[in-house]
Amino acid sequence: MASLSQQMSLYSMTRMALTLGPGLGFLIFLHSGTLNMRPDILDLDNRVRDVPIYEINSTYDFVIAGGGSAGTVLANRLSENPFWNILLLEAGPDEITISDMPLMFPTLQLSPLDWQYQTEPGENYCLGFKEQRCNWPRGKVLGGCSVLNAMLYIRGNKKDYDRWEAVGNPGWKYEDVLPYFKKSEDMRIPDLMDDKYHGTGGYLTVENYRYRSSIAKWFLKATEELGYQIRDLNGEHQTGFNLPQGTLRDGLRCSTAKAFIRPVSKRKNLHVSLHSRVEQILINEDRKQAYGVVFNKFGTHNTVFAKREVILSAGSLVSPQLLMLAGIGPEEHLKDKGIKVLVNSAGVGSNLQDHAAVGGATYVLDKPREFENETLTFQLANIFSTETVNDFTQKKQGPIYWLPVCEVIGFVSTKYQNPKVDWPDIQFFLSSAADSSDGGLFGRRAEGLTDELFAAIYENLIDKEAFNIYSLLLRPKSRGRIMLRDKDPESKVLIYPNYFSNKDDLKVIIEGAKIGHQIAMSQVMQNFNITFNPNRIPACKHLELFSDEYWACHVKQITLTIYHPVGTAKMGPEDDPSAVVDARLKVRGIRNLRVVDASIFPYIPTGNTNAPTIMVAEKASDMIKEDWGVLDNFIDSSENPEILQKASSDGKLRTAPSEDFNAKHEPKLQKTPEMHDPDYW
Ligand SMILES: Cc1cc2nc3c(=O)[nH]c(=O)nc-3n(C[C@H](O)[C@H](O)[C@H](O)COP(=O)(O)OP(=O)(O)OC[C@H]3O[C@@H](n4cnc5c(N)ncnc54)[C@H](O)[C@@H]3O)c2cc1C
Repeated sequence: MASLSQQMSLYSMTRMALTLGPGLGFLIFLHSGTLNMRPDILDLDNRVRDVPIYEINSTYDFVIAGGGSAGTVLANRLSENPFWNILLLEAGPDEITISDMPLMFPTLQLSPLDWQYQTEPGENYCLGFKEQRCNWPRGKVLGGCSVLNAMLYIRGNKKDYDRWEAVGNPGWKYEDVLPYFKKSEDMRIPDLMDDKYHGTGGYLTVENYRYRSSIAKWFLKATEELGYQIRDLNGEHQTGFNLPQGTLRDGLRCSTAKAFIRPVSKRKNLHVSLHSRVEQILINEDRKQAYGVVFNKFGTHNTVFAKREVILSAGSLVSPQLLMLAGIGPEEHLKDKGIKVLVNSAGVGSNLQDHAAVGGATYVLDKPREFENETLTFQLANIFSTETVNDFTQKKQGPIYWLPVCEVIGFVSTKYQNPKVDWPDIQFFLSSAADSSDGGLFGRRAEGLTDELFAAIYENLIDKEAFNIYSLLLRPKSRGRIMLRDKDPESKVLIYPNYFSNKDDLKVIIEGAKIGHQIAMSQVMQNFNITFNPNRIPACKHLELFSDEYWACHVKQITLTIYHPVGTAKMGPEDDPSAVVDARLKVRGIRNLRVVDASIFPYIPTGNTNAPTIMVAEKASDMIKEDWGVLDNFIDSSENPEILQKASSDGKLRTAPSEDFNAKHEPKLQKTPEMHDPDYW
């Protein structure tokens, strides 16, 4: 006879299988409706053209590996110079229509647009997940994680960047990076358009989410009841709460592919090659100089040369992997994998930091009559409807523009952080959904929660209104590491996040969970007769509910990544042996090679990481122009045929137009080389 928990789990799986049919049906209906009725989403005139192999030149000025949040910005900014030609190599395809829709954000995980990484098991995290591994989604698509992310636009704290500079990175203090945040930005929230902390007219549009539940206003009232202020969290002060700002355009996702590549997709000096996975960085071992890459497109291995630089923008997991495969990394580890060491760079792959959160802090509503007709929480069965599809496709409104997972966002200081300093140590997502809200179809699957645990704590809440409070640790002291599995570039790296290996991290996040609980149980929220999920996590059942020990057990069981791995090729001064790149993002020990993406962060910022990554790429673009002596405001060559004409007689912009210009700006290694002879380079 099966135990009760086994029976529950079997029931839960059967129910999920039965719900999947209507769920998939809805997605197909939504997709086909969008194809027919929303040409603005298809945007066929501006989509990037995937350059076929036979049109790819053998040499470019810059070859960028990875077209994610950072790579797309670089491709845009570097190709502003009509005298340079740029190749952007992206392993994934272009964006799809579904990815434009905020509500669909969880459905992209474990899809073909996701690399589908998993962490190695550990003692302190993800214990309630399948094989005790946390799922780590990463975008495999033009725009990278900016296509999979929750679109939250948060820059971090002033002190984060002041600290970056203080540890030996000149030019990275807040005052220096603020102009680059503003440069990208096209702030469209009316009250903030003239604000000194915001920019308008940039490529990246920022808006509030177009649809929200009415619970958002109650959440805000609850935080005010606790004494927090409602304010712009990207402005003068960070502590407080607000409705989230999102990288959104007309209510839809504004990925970096949409923002930075589509407007310049016609530039002749920018080639974008999709489905192109970089496998190897080519390095002249004597000169210690990068000169190209090998990439795989549809099974063919292609070599392409970089006259000036190879730039790695493949994200925090693959940029360090490519470095290690090229012999740049910790000596012992490389030798162990049979890789010849070119530069013993101890920091490659280490210093891994991420934002971990308390998952599964679920509260159930017992809605009084007066709220009967209000949508307070997300419930898949109510939302996945014909009306929703029609609203979206015909009226450009409705729940498809919704991000239930973060109705309200906020930053607070626990007792471990001096609140006067305004450098919060906990972030909150106040969500109008719980894992039960979608019947386990998307959230549970994306997280990797075991069927047994899901059945035990959620199955009897499926038809109930419930919400989650996510408290996440902003500045972890724990450090993780990524390592090579083997020498094969197609192998995924091994990820050791080491969440909570430093006990202080656990203490802070426990305080965060307690503050989250206070918000949920505030007087204001009692309008809805809120109770904490009455079902207990089996592994924590023996502990006194809401004690420190309980929360510690809870967060170790349901540990959520907030998807912000950074720091695995950190920027730092010469006397720091763990610094992989210098403050100009040049790889130490190898010429003509930079890393420009979230790997270079020395410390994780106090907030989400997309905007900081875009800022890094904006700043890097200027540094690259400066280093090659061409920091000008170039005119977009696609709109200026005269410049194109002047720049190159064959229209390909391979060479600079005048001898003067050549003499001043061309790299040392230009002639007509036997390019396949590595000695030349
Ligand atoms: C599910 C999810 C939700 C998130 N939510 C938010 C949020 O709401 N707000 C926020 O600020 N941040 C969020 N983030 C984090 C943020 O999006 C990332 O920190 C940021 O996008 C990282 O940018 P990147 O350029 O370093 O890497 P990526 O954007 O990952 O770009 C790397 C690119 O390189 C490509 N690539 C990898 N290997 C190769 C190779 N060998 N050859 C060629 N190309 C390769 C990848 O396909 C990818 O396109 C989220 C992330 C995820 C995954």
